[in-house]
Amino acid sequence: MPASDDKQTAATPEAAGPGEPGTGTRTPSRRALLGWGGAGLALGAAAAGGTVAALSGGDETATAAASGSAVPFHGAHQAGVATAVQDRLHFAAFDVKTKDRAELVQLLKDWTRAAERMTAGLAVGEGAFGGLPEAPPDDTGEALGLKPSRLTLTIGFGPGLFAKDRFGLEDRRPKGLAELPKFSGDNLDPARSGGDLCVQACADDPQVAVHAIRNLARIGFGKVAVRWSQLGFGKTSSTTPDAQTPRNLFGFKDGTRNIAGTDGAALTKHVWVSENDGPAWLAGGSYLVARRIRMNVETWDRTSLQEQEDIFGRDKGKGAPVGKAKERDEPFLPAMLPTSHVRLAHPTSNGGARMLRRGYSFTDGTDGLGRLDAGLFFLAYQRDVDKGFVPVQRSLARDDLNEYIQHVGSALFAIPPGVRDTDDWWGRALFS
Ligand SMILES: C=CC1=C(C)c2cc3[nH]c(cc4nc(cc5[nH]c(cc1n2)c(C)c5CCC(=O)O)C(CCC(=O)O)=C4C)c(C)c3C=C
Ligand SMILES: [Fe+2]
Repeated sequence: MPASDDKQTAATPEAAGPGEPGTGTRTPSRRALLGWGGAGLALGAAAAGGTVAALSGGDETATAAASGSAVPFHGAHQAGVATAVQDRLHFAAFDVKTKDRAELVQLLKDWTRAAERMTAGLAVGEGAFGGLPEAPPDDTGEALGLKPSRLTLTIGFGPGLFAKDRFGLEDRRPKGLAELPKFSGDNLDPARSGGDLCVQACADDPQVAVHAIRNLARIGFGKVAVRWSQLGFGKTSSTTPDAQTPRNLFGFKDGTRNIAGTDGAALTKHVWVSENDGPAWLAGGSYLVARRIRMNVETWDRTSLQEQEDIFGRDKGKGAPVGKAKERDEPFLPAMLPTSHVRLAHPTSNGGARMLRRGYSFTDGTDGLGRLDAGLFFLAYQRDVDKGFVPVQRSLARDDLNEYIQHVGSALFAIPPGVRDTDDWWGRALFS
């Protein structure tokens, strides 16, 4: 079907439509963009200036977050960290199969170009139709007609990539990128843990996120293989304090005391790796801890309200800390049980440790025993894992919540800085 057959015009009043830089009045569909005289032209316009670029830098937040709009791909930091959390997640960890460094570098370049297009709401390569009938189309097609949906694609590099005799990266391995220590209560499944690369796809439309991971996996065929993946819904953290705090599957407001995407000072102090931290290639990046945490919702649902509130140290309705009236009131830790989650996780109990939490709920069917296989896919970004996740998770060994949860998957990735422009690519500073 020719592109001109597409009836989708998507004229909406939302900001940051990539097809009409400068106007900010339309959010065109992918096919409409292709039909308006070339996807490359549209992407070039978005990269060169106009409404999308006006939000660039990877620091854009809720203020820029109109559902359906595009989040700029280029910037000092990768989008998908400080970005206002989108509704849906598709996260994939990959094993690198190729032994050829040049082939891996070419893949990262190809992924970058594809990510630029998909985050701008465009189809991959030459699109999903209209090309050579003898060849499979470049794009799988299921996102045609959908809005960019604030898709962000964030890449990470796992410890295995830096192994000796692999890609010549052993001297470039950040000292913080080691295997995480074993924590009390861990019941980790190797098939749900680790990975050489990861891509976090977040979008307000699940099909857009799934399309993005599927197309990256397709481009990587023969060079990388998906090791494990995770779908998420119902964000469990917010990076936008003025928005309503979301609830987790235990019914509690989650993310109240998170680092806000607008809090530049806290991001600099706790999230972004600085030039002095080293290595140089990671400056402007971060570290991501991913944990699949099973939540025994059936047991929780038989627990009294008082016990539930004692466990978190917060009220279930408003989310207020024990003894306080409002959600955002400062917690008074001595009023909470010493084994309550919030008391143990609070920076005061952990030498000031803070991280930017960006997790999602998941339900993956049932476990064969009639219980939901549900939980929290915990994602936390930090500048230094040994001053962020590690001390907090050690402190949580005494957490009363542990009776109801179990960590079953784990991974750690170094998150490189942002892709600066259309000549740059994911991992350039690492591999150059
Ligand atoms: C190691 C880090 C953390 C893990 C793992 C973790 C698991 C986990 N958390 C909840 C629910 C809530 N957590 C809340 C606060 C909170 N949690 C962590 C860290 C981990 N949580 C921190 C750093 C904080 C903030 C502490 C503070 O500064 O006060 C809350 C309260 C609301 C909030 O502030 O976000 C809830 C609710 C679950 C269900 C869970 C594992 C499944
Ligand atoms: Fe928590």
